[in-house]
Amino acid sequence: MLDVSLEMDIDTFHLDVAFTTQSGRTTVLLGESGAGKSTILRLLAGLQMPQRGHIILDGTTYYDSTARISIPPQKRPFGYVFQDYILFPHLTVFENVAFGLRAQHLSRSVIRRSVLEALEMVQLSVLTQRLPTQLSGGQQQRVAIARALALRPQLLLLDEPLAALDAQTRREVRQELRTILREVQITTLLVTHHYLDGLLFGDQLLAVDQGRLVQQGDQRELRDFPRSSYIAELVGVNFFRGQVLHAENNTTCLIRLHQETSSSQPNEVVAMLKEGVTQPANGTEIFVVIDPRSITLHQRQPEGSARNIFQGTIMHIIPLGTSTGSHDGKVRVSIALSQTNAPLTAEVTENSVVRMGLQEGQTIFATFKASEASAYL
Ligand SMILES: Nc1ncnc2c1ncn2[C@@H]1O[C@H](COP(=O)(O)OP(=O)(O)OP(=O)(O)O)[C@@H](O)[C@H]1O
Repeated sequence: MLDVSLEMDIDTFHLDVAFTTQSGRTTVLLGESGAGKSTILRLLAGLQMPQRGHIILDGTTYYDSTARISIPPQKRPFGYVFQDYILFPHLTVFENVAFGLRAQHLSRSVIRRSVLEALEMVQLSVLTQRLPTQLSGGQQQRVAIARALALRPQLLLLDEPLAALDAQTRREVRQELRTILREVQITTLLVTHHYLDGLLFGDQLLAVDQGRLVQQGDQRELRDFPRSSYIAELVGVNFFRGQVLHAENNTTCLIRLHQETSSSQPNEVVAMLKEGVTQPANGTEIFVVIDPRSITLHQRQPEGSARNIFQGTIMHIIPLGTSTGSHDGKVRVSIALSQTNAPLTAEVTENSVVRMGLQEGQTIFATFKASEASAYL
């Protein structure tokens, strides 16, 4: 098991995370730029020092501020792959992969075997004598992965390993890396801000936001119960935080949404509690998600029984297209709500956009049923 607790301040950035991961599994750190993902990897690798915390892998302590233990980076059996692969330009593929092994003073035959095995894994054993400049980006990244694997690390730290690759190469290397990670079963932490990579690689996902861990769980937990606007955006649902005003019945409650700006307009939503969520007390902090497909748009204030009516301004209209190229495609309409200044996205048909003559900058009303707004703690 990897058991991590890290606390650190650099300038105005405060990092405070604690988590455990299972041995032999891949855990994905998801978060937007500046959330602190790379810092967590650098602290684990020993390239930066936390102020407090501990790093324990399979019973061995590599760092413990209380016990004053700090194993230097070169003595930690951890492999590290950066997003921009950083190979030694004057060394061949073989020598790049052999570099860390040579520092361990192993015999030539052991080094040769380990290097060829690692290059075999990334399907590069035919290019051993090339220089990095004679390789494509994908091949260079494979060499970087082989270099980390050759050391037979007990922990693999992958910092956006696919980020510098073009879409096609990214798909190829992604597939290879998945196969390798499944085969080698090394405890791995992989940093990404691509949700798809998170889903494909992560047995467990950790959502990092402003130096804190905001959510931890499997794909289903993140999909069904997003707890930050970043994760909600990745999952593709509208997300609000609020406070329970009162319960309407066992399954429905009235919620006051938190406002980003002062507004005299009502900002309440009637939502249904997610299955398994018991009726919370008044004043409880609560999350609400709404599927963009369940939002209806109106040019004028709708009359009738709709409980959730929001007014806003259309910011963007984005056609999603269809595989058939017909005019029944879907369109995403992104709205800045007057009530909360938060964004709300509706997914409607291309036909309805044309019929209502929707345009960016236009005032619009959005409605959704209480049963389409799901609330959870
Ligand atoms: N050496 C440093 N000195 C001062 N601030 C730093 C230093 N290193 C990182 N930071 C700050 O720490 C925060 C987290 O940075 P980090 O690189 O860990 O984020 P990240 O989640 O990996 O982002 P990205 O996806 O853009 O790589 C940022 O606000 C960054 O500016």
